[in-house]
Amino acid sequence: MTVAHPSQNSTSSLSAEPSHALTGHLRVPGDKSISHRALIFGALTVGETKITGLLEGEDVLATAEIMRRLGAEVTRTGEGAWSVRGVGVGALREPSQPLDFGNSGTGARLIMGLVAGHPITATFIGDASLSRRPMGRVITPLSQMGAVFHAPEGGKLPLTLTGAREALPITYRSPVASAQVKSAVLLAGLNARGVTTVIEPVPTRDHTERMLRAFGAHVETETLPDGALAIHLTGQPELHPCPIVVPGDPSSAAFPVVAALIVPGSEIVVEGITLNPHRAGLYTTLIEMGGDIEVMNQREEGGEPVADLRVRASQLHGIEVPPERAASMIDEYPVLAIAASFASGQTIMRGIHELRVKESDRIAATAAGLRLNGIKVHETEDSMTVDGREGHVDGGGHVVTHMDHRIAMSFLVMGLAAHKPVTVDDASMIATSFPNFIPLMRELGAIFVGHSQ
Ligand SMILES: O=C(O)C1=C[C@@H](OP(=O)(O)O)[C@@H](O)[C@H](O)C1
Ligand SMILES: C=C(OP(=O)(O)O)C(=O)O
Repeated sequence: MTVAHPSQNSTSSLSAEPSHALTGHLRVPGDKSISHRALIFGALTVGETKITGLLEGEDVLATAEIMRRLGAEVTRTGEGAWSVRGVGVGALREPSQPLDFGNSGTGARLIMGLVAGHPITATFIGDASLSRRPMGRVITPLSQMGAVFHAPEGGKLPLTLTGAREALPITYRSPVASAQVKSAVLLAGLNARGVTTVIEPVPTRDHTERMLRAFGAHVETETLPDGALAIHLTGQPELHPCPIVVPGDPSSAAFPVVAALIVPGSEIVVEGITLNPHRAGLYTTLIEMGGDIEVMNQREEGGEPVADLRVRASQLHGIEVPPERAASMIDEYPVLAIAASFASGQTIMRGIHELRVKESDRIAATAAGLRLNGIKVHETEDSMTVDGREGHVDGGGHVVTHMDHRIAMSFLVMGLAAHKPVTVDDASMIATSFPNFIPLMRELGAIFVGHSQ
């Protein structure tokens, strides 16, 4: 069964046209990963958590609504300003209706962990894209902790989950490098008596660990002899409200940054993005490719390293991106492929098989879009090689986005610097993560032409 979702009904195609130099200062919306977690962890405290800079995109708004249905009081008090009055660990309410996660893998998997640690039953639904994504990766460890899943479509949504009456603390070595899996197990472990341990083969984004500590939980990390990272969480903590300042999202900033690198004459400043080392891989890569990116005003805000970036148009050159960097830039490969198309020489991206199970199969969707715009690309199960055209990309393609916001934004960025406009079939999904992408880019000088359907 696939559940219809409102955003599926209002697709709109959009073209990006060759644009003059992009200039100006901008702030991108709050980080999506931190925004989801602020709402979820706030709901597990007794008292009021105040959040500023929350991303008001569809994915995070779905999480806000779901936390309300699970018993928290979640209120918007101003632009990006939210208040969460929680119920405390162990006291979530059973929802009366299915929980609709829309397009959001993060929301669905983290809240599965949360529900798995509570003696309540909830049904999880999502849009057509989310209903195709694998949930087995969280079902396996959460079942070991005592949760019971009814997933008629073999580990996909829609599914119904009954949480454990007394969750068991486990030690789980995750077979995939996934912050969502790690976070789901730790969230279930919050209501288990004893220490829950997740062992990651490769370190992934650590917002859950950082934020749980800030809320008062005891979380320790340890590097094991084989180089894997073990995260130990002591269950049943009393979490205290904690003010959260959400920094700018480096995954969203990636789009104006790549646009400024490839549109000749551009110079922009992106302010206040987190450069958490587990998120900054794209920026390291673009600098290695010869991108003129100046990291300015490095500081710490809300427990995260934050900086401003000055970006000037640059002639990039292709490089080989090492597989061990993949986790730190996992959502940025589609837009890296756009940068690579304008570079000289080949860019080789390895160790990226996880891209095949995102909102779309991002290797296939990116490769198809590149070919439609005159770029030679070679894909394997877990790699992609792009032949750069040294600033001369044909464009003119009509790209299928497969309900994937990052594919839509990546190809719109391509169109700003290609010889002919690039059209995406559906720009509506951009609202899931970067609702003001179009107006912000227009302020810098980007030209977009809409075609409503
Ligand atoms: O934990 C998170 O907030 C996220 C983890 C990543 O997913 P995986 O854990 O599946 O790699 C990433 O792709 C997603 O956009 C956000
Ligand atoms: C993969 C992404 O998100 P999610 O897994 O939350 O749907 C993304 O935003 O690129």
